[in-house]
Amino acid sequence: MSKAAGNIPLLFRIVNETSSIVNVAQGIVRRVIQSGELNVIDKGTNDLQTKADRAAQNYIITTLSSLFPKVTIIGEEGDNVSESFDGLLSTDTLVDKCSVIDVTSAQKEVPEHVRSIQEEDLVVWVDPLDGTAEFAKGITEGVTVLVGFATHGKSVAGVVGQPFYNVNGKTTGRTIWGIPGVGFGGINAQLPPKDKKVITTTRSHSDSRVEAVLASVKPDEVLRVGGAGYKVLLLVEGKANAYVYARAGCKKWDSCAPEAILCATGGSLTDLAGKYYEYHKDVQHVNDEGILATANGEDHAWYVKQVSQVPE
Ligand SMILES: Nc1ncnc2c1ncn2[C@@H]1O[C@H](COP(=O)(O)O)[C@@H](O)[C@H]1OP(=O)(O)O
Ligand SMILES: [Mg+2]
Ligand SMILES: [Mg+2]
Ligand SMILES: [Mg+2]
Repeated sequence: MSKAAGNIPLLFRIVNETSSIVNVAQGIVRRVIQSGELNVIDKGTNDLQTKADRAAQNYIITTLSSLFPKVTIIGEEGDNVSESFDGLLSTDTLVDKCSVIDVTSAQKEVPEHVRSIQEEDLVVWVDPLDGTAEFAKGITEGVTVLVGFATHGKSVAGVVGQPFYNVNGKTTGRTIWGIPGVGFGGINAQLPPKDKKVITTTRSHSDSRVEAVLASVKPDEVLRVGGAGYKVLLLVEGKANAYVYARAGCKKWDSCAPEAILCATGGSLTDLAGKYYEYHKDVQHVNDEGILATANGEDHAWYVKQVSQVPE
């Protein structure tokens, strides 16, 4: 390893490599839908998995673990995913490598908790395809590829790919990264307007409690879209003020990467009581206290108070 590479914090290097890996995974996801062969199975009740989920996870974990063999990687689709990605790798669908962290200028300000991270400290939460229920129906805009990084139980970095992101009617995809306390890239972060309360929530996993809690924050407008990653991107871009989901269902791989990106852009993601989720390797996978995320972290306490007033 060169001296320069040796000085670059491990977290920066793994986020950079992951952005390239997520670019390729986005190509895999697009290729599967182009082929028309999704090979959908239901892992439970309304809990779908397609060939794209399997192949993208296999690619992400195989590649990342070969580069960083000491990290712990936990993927949504489990440890025994053998779906081949060979025929799904293409050069025509690769998006530009996302903007990398400018290490030379950022390095002076790297917080100690980031600089001190060792490979064996990292737990990587991989959701190869978030928004599968919609993807299986051909609703693709909200599909994301999520790779979150945690140390000591905290979400410390995230990479999110959006394979069907459109620019001027052309599907280009995009890749976004965020490291709280360091920065973010790949997205134009904006605060939502203050004069209107736009709330985003599930499109496909609602029930009466989800609706009651949603009503408690008195939305002016509700955006019902698929995917935890996509809903958080709506917050980062100022298209929604809060993401409210009062139900178990989302899991650690759904929230780890979005939490880091949201935090890096001034927002906050917690359970409905305002408590941060833990991301250590032995944690329970289900986020059973729901999701409350705000574009502006200063609003968070107000939402916690509102939702706490809804009877169980
Ligand atoms: N009841 C559930 N069963 C399985 N996955 C769920 C459930 N609820 C939420 N999820 C996961 O959380 C994401 C956000 O939820 P929603 O889209 O309903 O807002 C979903 O895209 C899905 O991730 P995935 O698509 O990766 O399986
Ligand atoms: Mg799933
Ligand atoms: Mg998911
Ligand atoms: Mg998934």
